[in-house]
Amino acid sequence: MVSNKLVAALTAYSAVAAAVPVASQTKGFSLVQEAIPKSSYRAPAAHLAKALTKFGAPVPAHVAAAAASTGSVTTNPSDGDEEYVTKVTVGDSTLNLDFDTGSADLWAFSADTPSSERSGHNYYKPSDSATKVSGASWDISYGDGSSASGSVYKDTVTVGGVTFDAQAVEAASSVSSEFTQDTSIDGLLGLAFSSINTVSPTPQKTFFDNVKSSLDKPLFVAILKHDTAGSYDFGFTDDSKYSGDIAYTDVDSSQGFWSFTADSYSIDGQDAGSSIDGIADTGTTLVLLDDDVVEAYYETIDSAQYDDSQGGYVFDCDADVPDFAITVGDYTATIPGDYINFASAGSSTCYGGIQSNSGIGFSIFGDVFLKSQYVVFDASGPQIGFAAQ
Ligand SMILES: CNCc1ccc(Oc2cccnc2)o1
Repeated sequence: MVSNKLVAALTAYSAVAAAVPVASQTKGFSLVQEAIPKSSYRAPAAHLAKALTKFGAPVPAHVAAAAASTGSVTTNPSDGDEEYVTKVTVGDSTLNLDFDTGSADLWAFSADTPSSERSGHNYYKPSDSATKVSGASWDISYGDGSSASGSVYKDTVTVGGVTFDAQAVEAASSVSSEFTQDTSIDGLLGLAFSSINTVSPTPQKTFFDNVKSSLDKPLFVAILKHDTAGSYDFGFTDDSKYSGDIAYTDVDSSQGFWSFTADSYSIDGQDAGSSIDGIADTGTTLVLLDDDVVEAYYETIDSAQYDDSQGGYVFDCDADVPDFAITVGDYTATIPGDYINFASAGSSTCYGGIQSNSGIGFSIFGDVFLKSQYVVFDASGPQIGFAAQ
């Protein structure tokens, strides 16, 4: 049943985005119009769908489809929060991809991957409407030494209900042993800036770059969790998924990363008084910091030591592991000590979730940090926002 209020609302939504002043005794009036910035533009049907929903009327499927400019997809941690696995439809295949804000290639195991290297994996099969990108190739290496390479197709990709029908899909012809052995994932979906896409001779756009102008807002949110399902949300922020306010800070995308400056950091609540430049990287498991910060952190744990055989700092599993926090503006983003007691390293020894960045010149805020926060990756700016989950 359509109520009078609904009619009024529909009328209001159909008006141009400017108030029409009430006619007065004067001989005329002028109308000050303000262009709607493209980034805040919403599909007209979105306003209709919102009005119908607001007044309890059903939203016809064709209106809902035209209005759909947001999406949400579940992401699940692999054992021990090693990586986060998200289902994506790529061509005719449903693949488990690792969404990676630290790289910009969407690639997958494919029919071109030698069967000996792809056992235990789902793989990409180009759809009937797929086209091969003539003369294009890709070759990528990651911080953990893993790598992959191959050829390129354009195909339809759907993430959480958001579809792009000409997405560059990088089909692997070769993958390193780390990927062959990691049967939790069938490839990666890059969410860094397209400037670091590895396709040659013509770099390709990421999925987010391709869809961002059609989203209600040009942003996506990573809601990663410890040992339970989280989500990647596209085009909207959801205040039921975080507490307090979102603290935003500028992103320097000049190196292709979501790079930001944390104003300060604290160990066990003791402010160290210096800033940290780092990247938000959902594809990296741990938090990788400058050596002086790492040493200061593990000095607070009596049993902590650097173990060459483990390639990092370890400590007694029953140790009291302190929190590590960074500040962004007046917001303090805290990694609980429990998250830094990351994994067993044999007998009663455990491996730290904070390790050295090996002197690469910037820090990497990987999943150990990100899973403690609600993180908004906003292309307008660009900027990054943090809130407590
Ligand atoms: C676990 N190694 C295979 C693997 C899974 C995801 C990735 O990719 C990475 C690795 C490190 C940093 N960023 C992305 O490699």
